Amino acid sequence: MLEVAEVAKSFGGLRVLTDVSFTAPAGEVTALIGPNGAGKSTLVNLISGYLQPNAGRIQLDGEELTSRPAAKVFKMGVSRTFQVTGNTAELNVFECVAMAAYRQSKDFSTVNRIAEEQLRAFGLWRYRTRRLGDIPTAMVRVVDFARGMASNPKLLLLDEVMAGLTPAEVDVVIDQVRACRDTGVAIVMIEHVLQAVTALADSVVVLNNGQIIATGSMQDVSRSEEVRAAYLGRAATT
Ligand SMILES: Nc1ncnc2c1ncn2[C@@H]1O[C@H](COP(=O)(O)OP(=O)(O)OP(=O)(O)O)[C@@H](O)[C@H]1O
Repeated sequence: MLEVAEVAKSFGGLRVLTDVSFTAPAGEVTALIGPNGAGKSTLVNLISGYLQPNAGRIQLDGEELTSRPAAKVFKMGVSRTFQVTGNTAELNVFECVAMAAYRQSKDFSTVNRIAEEQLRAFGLWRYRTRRLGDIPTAMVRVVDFARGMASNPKLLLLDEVMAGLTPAEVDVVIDQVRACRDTGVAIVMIEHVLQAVTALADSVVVLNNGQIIATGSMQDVSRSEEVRAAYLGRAATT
């Protein structure tokens, strides 16, 4: 279980997060939602060690993640999806997942075994020789999951993985997120696509102006006037 307690972050004089506390249990999806600039990415960067908080604590299964460097946080079981584009577009699907597995083991046959297991689990085995640059975006997102899971994480952080997908593709990726969750991993997901949040979130944390304004089920938070005014009303009309 991830525990975030009273976390604050400022950039110079700009206060981006204030007194943020929530938990994300193993085997559940916790969605982080809120308007642009609310502080969601900053929070994920703090959890994954890419930024350090000014105050507060972050723990995973009782172990302190606070202020540890990203490489150490990764070793402690925190994995995040990557935008698999740019340089990696030339790699094939197998190489991409094997690269992530290599962070779990340096033994060649173990790396190949882990990569094969993940590719089969995600229905990607027959695409293993395809270049990432040549497969549809939805498939690239599934490769992202296979990569994220190849390091056998306790916590998987997903940053807007549904962005730019068609509703049918969103359904495919929703199934993959469920498959990850069902392995017992804790998932924290920043997501603007409400179709995905509604389908997946066991609990929702709503951020606005760097503060949590509501937590609960999607049904609970959608009833909050403050949430509707800050985010959902606007999201529903755009
Ligand atoms: N490195 C930084 N230096 C200064 N300000 C920053 C930095 N990173 C983020 N901010 C500011 O912090 C605030 C929160 O940004 P953040 O990206 O965390 O929001 P967000 O909720 O993820 O937004 P979005 O949905 O648009 O991704 C914004 O005002 C942003 O300009």
